[in-house]
Amino acid sequence: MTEGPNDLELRRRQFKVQMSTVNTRRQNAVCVRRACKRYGTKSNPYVILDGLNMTVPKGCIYGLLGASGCGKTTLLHCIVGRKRLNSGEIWVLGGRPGSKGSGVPGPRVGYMPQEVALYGEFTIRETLKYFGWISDMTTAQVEAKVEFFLNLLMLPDADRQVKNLSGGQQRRVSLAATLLHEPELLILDEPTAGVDPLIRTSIWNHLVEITKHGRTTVIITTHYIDETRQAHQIGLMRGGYFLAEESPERLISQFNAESLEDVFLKLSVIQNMGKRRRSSILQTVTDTIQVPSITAGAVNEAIAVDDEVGEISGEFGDSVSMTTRTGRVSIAPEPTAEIPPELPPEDEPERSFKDYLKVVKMNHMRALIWKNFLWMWRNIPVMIFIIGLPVGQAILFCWSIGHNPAGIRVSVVNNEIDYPKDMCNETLGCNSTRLSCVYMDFITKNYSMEVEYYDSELEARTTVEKGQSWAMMVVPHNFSQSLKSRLDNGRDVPDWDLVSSLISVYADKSNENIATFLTRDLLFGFIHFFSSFLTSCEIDPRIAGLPLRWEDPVYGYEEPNFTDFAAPGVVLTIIFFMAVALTSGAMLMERNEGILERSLVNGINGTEILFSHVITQFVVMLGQTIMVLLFTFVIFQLTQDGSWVLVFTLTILAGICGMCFGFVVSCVCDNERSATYMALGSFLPIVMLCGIIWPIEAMNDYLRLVSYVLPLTQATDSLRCVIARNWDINNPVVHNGFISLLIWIAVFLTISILVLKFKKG
Ligand SMILES: Nc1ncnc2c1ncn2[C@@H]1O[C@H](COP(=O)(O)OP(=O)(O)OP(=O)(O)O)[C@@H](O)[C@H]1O
Repeated sequence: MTEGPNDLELRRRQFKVQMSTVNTRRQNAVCVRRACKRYGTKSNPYVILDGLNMTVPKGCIYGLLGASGCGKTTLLHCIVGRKRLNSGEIWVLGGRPGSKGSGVPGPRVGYMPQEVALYGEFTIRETLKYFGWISDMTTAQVEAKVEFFLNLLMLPDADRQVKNLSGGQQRRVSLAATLLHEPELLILDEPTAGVDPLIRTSIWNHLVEITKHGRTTVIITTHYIDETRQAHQIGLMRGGYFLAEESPERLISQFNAESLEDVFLKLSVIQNMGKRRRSSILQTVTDTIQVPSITAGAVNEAIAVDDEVGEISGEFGDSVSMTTRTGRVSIAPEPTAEIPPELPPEDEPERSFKDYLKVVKMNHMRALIWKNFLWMWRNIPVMIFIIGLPVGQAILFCWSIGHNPAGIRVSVVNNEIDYPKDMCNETLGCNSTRLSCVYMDFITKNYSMEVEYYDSELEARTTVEKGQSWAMMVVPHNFSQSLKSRLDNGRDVPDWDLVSSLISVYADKSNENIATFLTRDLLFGFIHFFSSFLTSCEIDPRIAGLPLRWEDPVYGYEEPNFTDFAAPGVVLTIIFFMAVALTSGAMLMERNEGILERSLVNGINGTEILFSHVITQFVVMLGQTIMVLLFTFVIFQLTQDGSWVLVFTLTILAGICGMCFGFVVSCVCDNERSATYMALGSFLPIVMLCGIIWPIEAMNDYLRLVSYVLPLTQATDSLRCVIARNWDINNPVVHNGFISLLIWIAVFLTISILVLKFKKG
């Protein structure tokens, strides 16, 4: 069924429209026009605010009512500038939230979020001090008010820690923190939830008192509808807009209701009258329950009616529309009057160059840094763990990585002896007849191998096959004699002696590292054994030596070890990732507990938060770096032949780089779980690709190009060159490490700031 133009005309006359002028928007404390907000995706939107209009005059208490989940908190978030509308306008205290010079966010607004959003480790006094400081109060001003709020909100001793208070007490501390600096606009999201009736009354009395002179405006949400009788105006929200926006007394009288709950119920019933004919709705509205919008303008356009054919929706503000199956039809009086005149640009105060430099305010920085250090002080076990953890990791590294394996078992079948009747005991001498026993003795004593004798090859091989031994060695019958024949006969040595002087080795090479050590030790073991044998025969051992002489190394030591190779990368990785974890953890904790949001509404900006974390975590990182370097290079004495200043500076820079990456993680991720995935997900690629455990020279060519630009590649190389070669900062390899870290710090900071700026929500 469609509606004729006469019906529309009639409705236009019946509905009174509040025109929004520039003045109304600027003069009211809060003015919301045609606000639309949806969550979800474009294809599957979840509409929360659906063209909502709201007018909060200055100096009033405005009760924002509505069922749970109707969008009250979302609306408040948009008002304080923490969420953006998809369309529509919001004016708060004469400006748009977030615009320069609007004062919102800032100390002109006091916001009490729904969650407690306080630091549990702080006392009530410290909590008030922090929120007072960030709202430009002095310590004396805060102190002067502490007692007042303790009495007003019936709070216990000011030196009690917040975490030891009951849920209701914590909410009251949160309220005190909001009221403390006497902002012009108070936005309180369920301040009376879980609070007993006596204190509720006290809170309401205080709100009435502070609004009496018209300087303070309060927007309050509550689930106790009837407590808003003391409000000057209430907005009943449902389905994304207001069903009514009026003073409680008028609503009660005009709906002839017992209570505000009754009014809400009746309005909801009207909104839900889907089965009723629209022609009878106006009748109902005007006759049965005498809705005053038509008679006295109380409910105004706050009517929304569904029927089989369509829906009429009306609300406060500029437009009233009716949606039929054929579309949404405007029933506002004048089509031109629906569109508010374009607003002139906001009166922006002139900003000097100096103002642009003032990205941080000193009182904010003082409060934030004090708060961060206080948190650390109150969490000493956590801090010990945070500093102790990297030290533990460094110790584990020094103990476990890079050392020569000991006790590599080798099964030997020695045909020079009649095992087991005859044991392999022989002393080194030119006339030894069982030189193989001397050799075995040599590798056991000097190379920490464990030699086990067997009388059959089958038995010995089985031990290798079963993984009980890493190799089987078979010594021929007359090994010693043939070996001597090689010496004595030189180029005329018979073929037989060449074959009989060979020890066969059947190794398990499934483990590359063990196989390499086995090969190296058997080889060097033999060279050393044989030169000792030659010496005992008074023959110059150089005759049988390799024609290579290893002079003093230019850099490094005669026997380099893997620990020295890996240490620079491991130290940087430990410091880098500890900083990532610490920073992202701290930022996410603040954000998810609502504290960050609260501070931001109070006027703290992202740069200040970033800087305050940089400063406090720098101190932690300093402790971590000193301890890790101390344990690695002083206590465990890994090679450190370079400048301590360079080593320290580079490690600290890696930590700052990790901190900035932590900022990116906390900006990009919404919760700890995704942050953990992101941090862990980046850990292994960095360890694998930055040349920490294997030289990048061995890498795939394309991958090597990627590796070069990663944050720790150049830094690791640089640190390695400082530590092992004592190169100074003038060397390109060394300063490239510093430059690369500085570039990454800038990149991560820029990403953080851009994500903070453009992330929707
Ligand atoms: N970030 C978000 N993403 C998706 N949906 C959200 C998000 N935030 C809120 N919502 C949804 O929007 C709806 C309105 O939430 P909101 O918190 O504004 O309601 P509310 O009226 O304040 O409820 P309550 O009185 O219970 O606090 C809820 O259904 C909620 O699940």
